[in-house]
Amino acid sequence: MEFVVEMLNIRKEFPGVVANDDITLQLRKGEIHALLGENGAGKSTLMSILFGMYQPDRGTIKVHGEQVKIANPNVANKLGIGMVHQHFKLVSNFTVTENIILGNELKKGFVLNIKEAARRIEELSKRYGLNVDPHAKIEDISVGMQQRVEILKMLYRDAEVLILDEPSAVLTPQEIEELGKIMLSLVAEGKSIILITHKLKEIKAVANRCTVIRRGKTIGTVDVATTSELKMAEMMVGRNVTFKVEKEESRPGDVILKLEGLTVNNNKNVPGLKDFNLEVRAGEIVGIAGVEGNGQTELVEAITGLRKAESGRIMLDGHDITRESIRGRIHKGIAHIPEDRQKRGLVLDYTLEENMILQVYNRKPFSKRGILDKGAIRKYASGILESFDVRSGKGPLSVSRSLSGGNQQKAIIGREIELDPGLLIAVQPTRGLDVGSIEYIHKRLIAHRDRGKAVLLISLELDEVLNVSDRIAVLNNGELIGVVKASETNENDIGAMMAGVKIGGDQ
Ligand SMILES: Nc1ncnc2c1ncn2[C@@H]1O[C@H](COP(=O)(O)OP(=O)(O)OP(=O)(O)O)[C@@H](O)[C@H]1O
Repeated sequence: MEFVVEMLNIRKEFPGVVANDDITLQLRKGEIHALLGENGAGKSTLMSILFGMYQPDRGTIKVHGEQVKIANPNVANKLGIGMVHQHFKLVSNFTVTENIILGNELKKGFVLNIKEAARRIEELSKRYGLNVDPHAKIEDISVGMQQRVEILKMLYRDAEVLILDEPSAVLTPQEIEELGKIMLSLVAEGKSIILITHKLKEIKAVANRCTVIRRGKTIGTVDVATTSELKMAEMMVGRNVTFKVEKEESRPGDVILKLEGLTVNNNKNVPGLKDFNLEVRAGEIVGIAGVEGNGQTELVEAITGLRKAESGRIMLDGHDITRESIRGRIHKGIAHIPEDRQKRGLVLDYTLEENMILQVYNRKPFSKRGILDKGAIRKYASGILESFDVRSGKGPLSVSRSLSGGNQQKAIIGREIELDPGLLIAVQPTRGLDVGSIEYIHKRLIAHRDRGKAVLLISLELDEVLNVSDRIAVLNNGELIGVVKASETNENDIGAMMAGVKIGGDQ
């Protein structure tokens, strides 16, 4: 069997944590090889080693059977290895072509010929079914398209081995399906792919083999066709998992959040949310279903105060908060798990404990007469990190940037739930989380509801909206299409409503 890349017995230690402990991964030519593991298991570290961003402490890397030293990403590129990161590295006011040739101009003998580059990009785009316009500006194209630009960047540099780090985390369900087709066309042309993903369905749909790692160690490599999703999940977590969400019928109480005729402009200064009405009661979870970009951002930002309402009213506990400041709303009991954890969720250069008290540092017991009580802060932060199983090298003292993406997300969720808010707004709360953590977060959202609090859940994962919510409000083109009980609907009906078809009445 021909291996294009072999990573043998790789070890990598960071202060306080062994991220990779004797990991072996062998990539066959022309296969899609999934890399599965819990949050913080060591996947990104392993791939960063393959891409030359970190040096392993021990172990061997072979490319086409020959031992190599990948000192930096340029060496990786030369060896035919390319990587698409979770956070894209594109210049937003440059065109697709300019972004793709960026970096290449430093090479010896490079002659700038944009026309020729654009022609080649177009050709590659056609060949692999990417459908990218080489002249479009990055800021004008969707996230899905931007990801394809990243893929094109690798192809333009003749990469043979493509590493995709959680590529579907930022995509809509339709874009995920298209990405699957693109991956299949890439391997059909002889490329080999390492795919990091938490989505078992996706592994089943496209991957040939799957290597599972847990807490830095290889658990095994399996053939995907003959291994069930449940089996892979259990290998990863090391215990039985259920995909079902257990919950009792909700017992809604008083109205906590009431939106009346809310109209909110989008970034282009036209209404992104139009004349929107909704109630969320104590003791219930209301899910918002909709294709991305149909008013969800405007809705959340208006409630949290990040964006102003053009007209209409936002009522919290019977009080009008439409003009209230962001901080005022937090004090009145609104907590927010934001969509973009790196931009709005955490101050990445702060430690975890500093991040855990962002909203409460000036209250007792954390601050007395203007002086911070370090002991009280540490105790509070440690409690959250333990309860939400946030794994990091130095616990509360870890710099937030050093945490794996999934663990950053768990820390934010823990911080917001710990505030015990009357209204919890959870936007894509489980994006990037492994199945064990998803199970846990769902339980915590339901427990919050069961304590008589209101939860507004915004998610692009239809399964999540259907399983966790009590009622579902469907958005299409900024308008409320309808509100249905989760127990009385199904994926097809919600899908039709998301496309703008009105089914069922207002509940
Ligand atoms: N630069 C770093 N400094 C210190 N610790 C780090 C660094 N990078 C990663 N770690 C730690 O190494 C471990 C593995 O992290 P890694 O990002 O590889 O996990 P992952 O499997 O990719 O997780 P996720 O699914 O959440 O993205 C984590 O405990 C993380 O906190």
